[in-house]
This record gives sequence, structure tokens and C-alpha cells, in this order.
Amino acid sequence: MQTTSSGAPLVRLDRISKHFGEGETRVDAVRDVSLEVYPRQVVALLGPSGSGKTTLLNIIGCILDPSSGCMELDGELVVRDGRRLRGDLRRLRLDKIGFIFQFHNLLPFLDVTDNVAIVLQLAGVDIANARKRAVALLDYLEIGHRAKAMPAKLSGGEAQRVAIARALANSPRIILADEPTAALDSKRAGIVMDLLRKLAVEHDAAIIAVTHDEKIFDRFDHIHQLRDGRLFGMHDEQIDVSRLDSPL
Ligand SMILES: Nc1ncnc2c1ncn2[C@@H]1O[C@H](COP(=O)(O)OP(=O)(O)OP(=O)(O)O)[C@@H](O)[C@H]1O
Repeated sequence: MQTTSSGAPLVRLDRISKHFGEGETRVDAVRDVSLEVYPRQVVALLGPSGSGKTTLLNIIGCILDPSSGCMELDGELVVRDGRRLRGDLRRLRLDKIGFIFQFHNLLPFLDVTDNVAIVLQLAGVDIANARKRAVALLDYLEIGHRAKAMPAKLSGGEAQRVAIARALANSPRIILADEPTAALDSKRAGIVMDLLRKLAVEHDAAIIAVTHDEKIFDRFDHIHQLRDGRLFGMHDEQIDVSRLDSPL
């Protein structure tokens, strides 16, 4: 299912590169990547191991600084010519970006509600309101009945929905997902992708997912392939799974 994108890009990368080390040990992890992702788009980053997917996701997520290039997030120029323009990256992440990790990263000593509420508390919301919003989000994701459960008691699919609720707590419009369905069977992977699509449409958000999961390739508007740090895009009807590189 594809949905029409709209508005100005939420993510705009202009010739972004990232290298690690110098001289003989230098690794060019991301090379000259330009990319625009619009509200309501659900896009994938695909590529063999070591092709630069995680590095690129971490640059967009303001976890890593690029070595060169420009990056705009939600209309704000965040990096110009490889120089970060904002000192407070934590605030930027809280304001604009939600992360969904492969292994959920739920805090084992907090129940489901508090795993979601903690993100809001970090952003300065008092605990009562944070919990209220957490419960509303869990209901929205149809996991409200597990609000009091501890993470260890959740199934993989339930834990992933809680992770999605947490990523949405601060209403970000840019949602980054690292292998969001890798641990799920086809049915549950489909449910998670339906949820991500719903979020993109209802919140005017952009979703960027790193994935190797062939079961969900047909759920993306665009699949961007990375090879040796370079990006190659495939659009809508051009997506032909048989032509994609083996992920391994
Ligand atoms: N902190 C680092 N220091 C040095 N080299 C790094 C660092 N992080 C990544 N690299 C290198 O950059 C390249 C890209 O790595 P990256 O993790 O982005 O690839 P990937 O496509 O996400 O791989 P995988 O699918 O295995 O997770 C690799 O050659 C990797 O070894």
C-alpha cells in the first residue's frame, strides 16, 4: 500500500558523507548521500552488512555527526558543510525524532506505562501527565491492556508495539526504525507495518526503517539501497524484490 506524500521534506540530506579514522585505517562508511523523505512516506534503507545503513540512520537521528554535507530536519538546517549548528542534540532528538530499535530497548525494571512515560518525563512533563499520555498512546496502539505488565512478560509483537508507543511519546514527525520487524513472524510484521503506515498518515510523519526483512519489502513507498556507502533509490512500482541485493 502506498500513500501520497505531501508538504516539504521532513528529512533532507545533501551530499552527506561520513568517514571513520584517517590514513590507512580510514573507512568511508557513507559517501555523498543525498536523500529527501516527505511527510507520510514510509521508506526503507537496505543493503549488505557494512554498507552504511546504521551509520546513515544514526546521522539522521543526530547520534553521529557527518564528516561533510548538509542536513535539514523538519525544516531546520541542523548540519551545514559537516558542521552541526545546534549544541543541544538531546533536545533536538527529543523534539523531532523517535527511535524504534530492533531489540525494543525497554527498561526491564519499569512497567509498560512507565517505559513510555519516561520519555515525556525526560522532556520535562510531570509524572501524572506523562502517565496519562502514555496510557492514551498504548490504547491507540491497542496494547493498553498490557499497561501494567513488566517487559519480560510481553511477547515480541507486544514489546514492539510498546517500543513504538515510546518512540511516539513526544510526537516526533521523524521516526527511525532499526529492523522493526526482524524478530516477528509474517502476521505480526504486517501488523507493525500497518501501524507504522497509520502513524505516517495520521501524524504527517516520515518513517525510515533499516531492514533486511523480505516479508515487508512491499510495504514501503521507496527502498533506498546502500552499497559501499552510496545510495541508490528505487521508487514505488519499480520495487522488484528479485532485483534487490542479497542482504547478506
Ligand atoms: N565507530 C566506527 N569506527 C570505525 N568504523 C566504523 C564505525 N562504525 C561503523 N564503521 C564502519 O563503517 C562501515 C559501515 O558500517 P555500518 O554499521 O553503518 O553498516 P551497516 O550497513 O549498518 O551494517 P550491518 O547491516 O552489519 O549492521 C563498516 O565498514 C563499519 O565497519
